[in-house]
Amino acid sequence: METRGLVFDAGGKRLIDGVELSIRPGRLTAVMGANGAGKSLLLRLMHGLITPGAGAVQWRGRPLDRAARLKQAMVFQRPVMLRRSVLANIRFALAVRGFTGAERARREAEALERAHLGALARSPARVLSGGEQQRLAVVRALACGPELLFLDEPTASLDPASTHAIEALIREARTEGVTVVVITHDLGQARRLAEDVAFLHEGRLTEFGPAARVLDAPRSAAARAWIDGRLYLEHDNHPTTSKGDAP
Ligand SMILES: Nc1ncnc2c1ncn2[C@@H]1O[C@H](COP(=O)(O)OP(=O)(O)OP(=O)(O)O)[C@@H](O)[C@H]1O
Repeated sequence: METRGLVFDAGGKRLIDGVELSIRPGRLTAVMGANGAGKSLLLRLMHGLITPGAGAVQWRGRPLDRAARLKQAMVFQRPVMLRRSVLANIRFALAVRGFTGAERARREAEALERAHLGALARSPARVLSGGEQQRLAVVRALACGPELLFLDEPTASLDPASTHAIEALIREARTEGVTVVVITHDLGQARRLAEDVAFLHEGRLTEFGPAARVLDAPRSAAARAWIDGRLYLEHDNHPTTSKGDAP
């Protein structure tokens, strides 16, 4: 996935400013940056949900047409569920991509098993918990066999166990050769999952490279400041009592 000189303006502001990014096939890339940096917009541009004012998106050296988009999938922070059963949600996604008969049934069964949702297959998707809905959203996306999977803060509102389950599904996808691009604010998650990290600041790509290098030795001042702030926050959430601290 390549973006060349990507620009997106809205409300009289330049929100994405000349982003040049090469997502390497088969890799897992985390997109990071402060609130409002433009991460969601960039993902939407890369998936063709919105049209850039200038620049282009290419996948495997070709423009992003409908056929290319059908080989991609996107999962949003708040899963989009049809008002139908768990199984019907998976079935619909498969039908849109032309899967029928025994092949569709095989993929449905596999998706339900992967998400540990077999017992809830006939339940309305909208009554599932947040964690269950997100598992469903991820396996529904994977059932279609995408080459490229976009995830926009997939674990932002989930507890540790649900986060772990989603990360396991993402890792599985990665092992199967799916190229993954995930927005996350969670440094721990980026360290656990990402091979590459792209850092956005005010609509500009200020940093892109191997995760360990970007997270441990960021070159841009913006990434350094953000990561330092995050570390401080993480430390704050797990305070250690030092000698002499009065209760
Ligand atoms: N259609 C639009 N019109 C005007 N402004 C927009 C539009 N879409 C997004 N924005 C603005 O663009 C900026 C980037 O938004 P975006 O959602 O991409 O940020 P983000 O990095 O994903 O933030 P967060 O971490 O909070 O989700 C924000 O300031 C947002 O208010």
